[in-house]
Amino acid sequence: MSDYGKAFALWRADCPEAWRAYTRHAFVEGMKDGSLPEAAFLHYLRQDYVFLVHFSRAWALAVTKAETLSEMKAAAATVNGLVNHEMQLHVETCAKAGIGEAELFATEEATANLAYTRYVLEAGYSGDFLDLMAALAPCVMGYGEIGARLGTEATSDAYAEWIGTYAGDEYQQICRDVGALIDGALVHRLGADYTLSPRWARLSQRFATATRLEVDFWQMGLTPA
Ligand SMILES: Cc1ncc(CO)c(N)n1
Repeated sequence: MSDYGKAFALWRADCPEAWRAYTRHAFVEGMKDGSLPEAAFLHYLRQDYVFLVHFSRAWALAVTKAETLSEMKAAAATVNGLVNHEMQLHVETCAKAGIGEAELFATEEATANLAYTRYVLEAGYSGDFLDLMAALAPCVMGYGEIGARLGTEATSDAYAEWIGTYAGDEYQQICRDVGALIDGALVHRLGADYTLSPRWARLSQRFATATRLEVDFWQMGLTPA
Protein backbone atom coordinates (compact mmCIF):
# COMPACT_ATOMS: atom_id res chain seq x y z
CA MET A 1 0.00 0.00 0.00
CA SER A 2 1.19 3.52 -0.76
CA ASP A 3 2.33 5.74 2.07
CA TYR A 4 -0.65 7.94 2.86
CA GLY A 5 0.39 8.49 6.47
CA LYS A 6 0.07 6.87 9.88
CA ALA A 7 -3.41 8.02 10.95
CA PHE A 8 -4.91 6.93 7.65
CA ALA A 9 -3.37 3.45 8.02
CA LEU A 10 -4.82 3.15 11.54
CA TRP A 11 -8.29 4.39 10.59
CA ARG A 12 -8.34 2.12 7.55
CA ALA A 13 -7.39 -0.87 9.71
CA ASP A 14 -10.24 0.00 12.13
CA CYS A 15 -12.95 -0.59 9.49
CA PRO A 16 -11.65 -3.40 7.25
CA GLU A 17 -15.01 -4.64 5.95
CA ALA A 18 -16.28 -1.18 5.02
CA TRP A 19 -12.94 -0.28 3.46
CA ARG A 20 -12.98 -3.39 1.33
CA ALA A 21 -16.62 -2.85 0.31
CA TYR A 22 -15.62 0.66 -0.82
CA THR A 23 -12.35 -0.03 -2.62
CA ARG A 24 -13.43 -3.35 -4.19
CA HIS A 25 -16.99 -2.34 -5.03
CA ALA A 26 -18.59 -3.90 -8.15
CA PHE A 27 -18.50 -0.44 -9.76
CA VAL A 28 -14.71 -0.34 -9.30
CA GLU A 29 -14.24 -3.88 -10.57
CA GLY A 30 -16.42 -2.99 -13.58
CA MET A 31 -14.05 -0.12 -14.45
CA LYS A 32 -11.13 -2.48 -14.01
CA ASP A 33 -12.34 -5.07 -16.56
CA GLY A 34 -14.36 -2.66 -18.71
CA SER A 35 -17.69 -4.39 -17.99
CA LEU A 36 -19.23 -1.30 -16.33
CA PRO A 37 -21.98 0.03 -18.66
CA GLU A 38 -21.22 3.49 -20.02
CA ALA A 39 -24.63 4.76 -18.85
CA ALA A 40 -23.74 3.88 -15.26
CA PHE A 41 -20.35 5.55 -15.61
CA LEU A 42 -21.83 8.79 -16.99
CA HIS A 43 -24.55 8.80 -14.35
CA TYR A 44 -21.84 8.43 -11.69
CA LEU A 45 -19.63 11.08 -13.28
CA ARG A 46 -22.43 13.66 -13.36
CA GLN A 47 -23.19 13.00 -9.71
CA ASP A 48 -19.48 13.08 -8.92
CA TYR A 49 -19.15 16.52 -10.49
CA VAL A 50 -21.77 17.79 -8.03
CA PHE A 51 -19.99 15.84 -5.29
CA LEU A 52 -16.74 17.63 -6.08
CA VAL A 53 -18.43 21.04 -5.89
CA HIS A 54 -19.36 20.30 -2.26
CA PHE A 55 -16.13 18.45 -1.58
CA SER A 56 -14.20 21.56 -2.69
CA ARG A 57 -16.37 23.66 -0.38
CA ALA A 58 -15.45 21.29 2.48
CA TRP A 59 -11.74 21.73 1.70
CA ALA A 60 -12.25 25.49 1.57
CA LEU A 61 -13.80 25.19 5.03
CA ALA A 62 -10.61 23.41 6.10
CA VAL A 63 -8.67 26.53 5.07
CA THR A 64 -10.79 28.54 7.52
CA LYS A 65 -10.48 25.91 10.29
CA ALA A 66 -6.71 25.59 9.94
CA GLU A 67 -4.50 26.64 12.85
CA THR A 68 -1.16 27.07 11.08
CA LEU A 69 -0.05 28.58 7.80
CA SER A 70 1.25 25.18 6.72
CA GLU A 71 -2.24 23.68 7.21
CA MET A 72 -3.79 26.57 5.30
CA LYS A 73 -1.38 26.02 2.43
CA ALA A 74 -2.06 22.28 2.25
CA ALA A 75 -5.84 22.74 2.35
CA ALA A 76 -5.71 25.55 -0.21
CA ALA A 77 -3.55 23.39 -2.51
CA THR A 78 -6.16 20.64 -2.30
CA VAL A 79 -8.95 23.05 -3.25
CA ASN A 80 -6.82 24.05 -6.23
CA GLY A 81 -6.16 20.43 -7.24
CA LEU A 82 -9.88 19.64 -7.07
CA VAL A 83 -11.32 22.55 -8.99
CA ASN A 84 -8.50 23.02 -11.50
CA HIS A 85 -7.41 19.44 -12.09
CA GLU A 86 -9.74 16.66 -10.98
CA MET A 87 -12.97 18.33 -12.13
CA GLN A 88 -11.43 18.76 -15.57
CA LEU A 89 -11.79 15.00 -16.04
CA HIS A 90 -15.53 15.29 -15.42
CA VAL A 91 -15.99 18.33 -17.67
CA GLU A 92 -14.03 16.79 -20.57
CA THR A 93 -15.49 13.29 -20.33
CA CYS A 94 -19.04 14.61 -20.13
CA ALA A 95 -18.41 17.07 -22.99
CA LYS A 96 -17.39 14.13 -25.19
CA ALA A 97 -20.72 12.47 -24.29
CA GLY A 98 -22.62 15.66 -25.23
CA ILE A 99 -23.21 16.91 -21.67
CA GLY A 100 -22.25 20.59 -21.36
CA GLU A 101 -20.89 22.29 -18.25
CA ALA A 102 -24.10 24.22 -17.44
CA GLU A 103 -26.06 20.96 -17.61
CA LEU A 104 -23.44 19.30 -15.39
CA PHE A 105 -23.67 22.01 -12.76
CA ALA A 106 -27.48 21.74 -12.82
CA THR A 107 -27.49 17.95 -12.20
CA GLU A 108 -30.10 17.02 -9.59
CA GLU A 109 -28.33 15.48 -6.61
CA ALA A 110 -29.05 11.85 -5.79
CA THR A 111 -29.82 11.24 -2.11
CA ALA A 112 -26.62 9.19 -1.64
CA ASN A 113 -24.72 12.22 -2.91
CA LEU A 114 -26.59 14.62 -0.62
CA ALA A 115 -26.06 12.34 2.37
CA TYR A 116 -22.33 12.04 1.84
CA THR A 117 -21.41 15.65 1.04
CA ARG A 118 -23.57 17.14 3.75
CA TYR A 119 -22.18 14.64 6.26
CA VAL A 120 -18.67 15.83 5.45
CA LEU A 121 -19.60 19.52 5.54
CA GLU A 122 -21.47 19.06 8.82
CA ALA A 123 -18.40 17.39 10.35
CA GLY A 124 -16.55 20.61 9.55
CA TYR A 125 -19.30 22.99 10.65
CA SER A 126 -19.95 21.37 14.02
CA GLY A 127 -16.46 20.05 14.65
CA ASP A 128 -12.89 21.21 14.25
CA PHE A 129 -10.18 20.65 11.66
CA LEU A 130 -9.63 17.05 12.81
CA ASP A 131 -13.31 16.11 12.50
CA LEU A 132 -13.25 17.50 9.00
CA MET A 133 -10.04 15.64 8.08
CA ALA A 134 -11.39 12.30 9.39
CA ALA A 135 -14.49 12.74 7.20
CA LEU A 136 -12.45 13.80 4.14
CA ALA A 137 -9.72 11.17 4.33
CA PRO A 138 -11.67 8.18 2.90
CA CYS A 139 -12.57 10.18 -0.23
CA VAL A 140 -9.03 11.34 -0.91
CA MET A 141 -7.06 8.21 -0.05
CA GLY A 142 -9.69 5.70 -1.17
CA TYR A 143 -9.57 7.00 -4.73
CA GLY A 144 -5.77 7.05 -4.51
CA GLU A 145 -5.74 3.40 -3.51
CA ILE A 146 -8.33 2.41 -6.13
CA GLY A 147 -6.52 4.36 -8.86
CA ALA A 148 -3.11 2.89 -8.00
CA ARG A 149 -4.49 -0.66 -8.02
CA LEU A 150 -6.45 -0.26 -11.24
CA GLY A 151 -3.41 1.42 -12.80
CA THR A 152 -1.58 -1.89 -12.58
CA GLU A 153 -4.47 -4.41 -12.65
CA ALA A 154 -6.88 -3.02 -15.28
CA THR A 155 -7.53 -5.44 -18.13
CA SER A 156 -9.46 -2.97 -20.30
CA ASP A 157 -8.76 0.58 -21.43
CA ALA A 158 -12.46 1.58 -21.43
CA TYR A 159 -11.97 3.70 -18.30
CA ALA A 160 -8.27 4.49 -18.77
CA GLU A 161 -8.77 8.25 -18.40
CA TRP A 162 -10.54 7.90 -15.07
CA ILE A 163 -7.94 5.42 -13.84
CA GLY A 164 -5.09 7.62 -15.11
CA THR A 165 -6.40 10.63 -13.21
CA TYR A 166 -6.27 8.80 -9.87
CA ALA A 167 -3.24 6.58 -10.57
CA GLY A 168 -1.25 9.59 -11.81
CA ASP A 169 1.58 11.29 -9.94
CA GLU A 170 -0.38 14.46 -9.32
CA TYR A 171 -3.24 12.72 -7.51
CA GLN A 172 -0.92 10.30 -5.68
CA GLN A 173 1.08 13.29 -4.42
CA ILE A 174 -2.14 14.90 -3.12
CA CYS A 175 -2.84 11.70 -1.14
CA ARG A 176 0.63 11.73 0.42
CA ASP A 177 0.37 15.45 1.20
CA VAL A 178 -3.06 15.02 2.80
CA GLY A 179 -1.69 12.07 4.81
CA ALA A 180 1.14 14.25 6.13
CA LEU A 181 -1.30 17.10 6.78
CA ILE A 182 -3.52 14.85 8.90
CA ASP A 183 -0.62 13.34 10.86
CA GLY A 184 0.77 16.81 11.60
CA ALA A 185 -2.65 18.21 12.54
CA LEU A 186 -3.20 15.38 15.04
CA VAL A 187 0.16 15.94 16.75
CA HIS A 188 -0.40 19.71 16.77
CA ARG A 189 -3.77 19.40 18.55
CA LEU A 190 -3.64 16.14 20.54
CA GLY A 191 0.09 15.55 21.05
CA ALA A 192 2.40 12.79 19.82
CA ASP A 193 0.36 10.10 21.60
CA TYR A 194 -2.81 11.16 19.82
CA THR A 195 -4.18 7.61 19.63
CA LEU A 196 -4.54 7.76 23.45
CA SER A 197 -6.73 10.87 23.25
CA PRO A 198 -10.44 10.44 24.11
CA ARG A 199 -11.13 11.96 20.70
CA TRP A 200 -9.35 9.23 18.75
CA ALA A 201 -12.19 6.68 18.73
CA ARG A 202 -14.67 9.30 17.50
CA LEU A 203 -12.34 10.37 14.71
CA SER A 204 -11.98 6.76 13.64
CA GLN A 205 -15.80 6.43 13.66
CA ARG A 206 -16.10 9.46 11.41
CA PHE A 207 -13.67 7.87 8.98
CA ALA A 208 -15.71 4.62 9.01
CA THR A 209 -18.99 6.49 8.45
CA ALA A 210 -17.57 8.38 5.48
CA THR A 211 -16.25 5.07 4.11
CA ARG A 212 -19.76 3.56 4.29
CA LEU A 213 -21.13 6.62 2.49
CA GLU A 214 -18.58 5.99 -0.28
CA VAL A 215 -19.99 2.45 -0.67
CA ASP A 216 -23.48 3.95 -1.08
CA PHE A 217 -22.12 6.39 -3.64
CA TRP A 218 -20.78 3.58 -5.86
CA GLN A 219 -24.07 1.74 -5.43
CA MET A 220 -25.94 4.85 -6.57
CA GLY A 221 -23.65 4.91 -9.63
CA LEU A 222 -24.65 1.37 -10.54
CA THR A 223 -28.34 2.26 -10.61
CA PRO A 224 -29.00 5.10 -13.08
CA ALA A 225 -32.50 6.54 -12.61
C1 LIG B 1 -17.46 10.07 -4.31
C2 LIG B 1 -16.05 10.49 -4.47
N1 LIG B 1 -15.16 10.22 -3.51
C3 LIG B 1 -13.87 10.61 -3.64
C4 LIG B 1 -13.44 11.28 -4.76
C5 LIG B 1 -12.00 11.67 -4.93
O1 LIG B 1 -11.87 13.02 -4.97
C6 LIG B 1 -14.41 11.56 -5.75
N2 LIG B 1 -14.08 12.21 -6.88
N3 LIG B 1 -15.69 11.15 -5.58
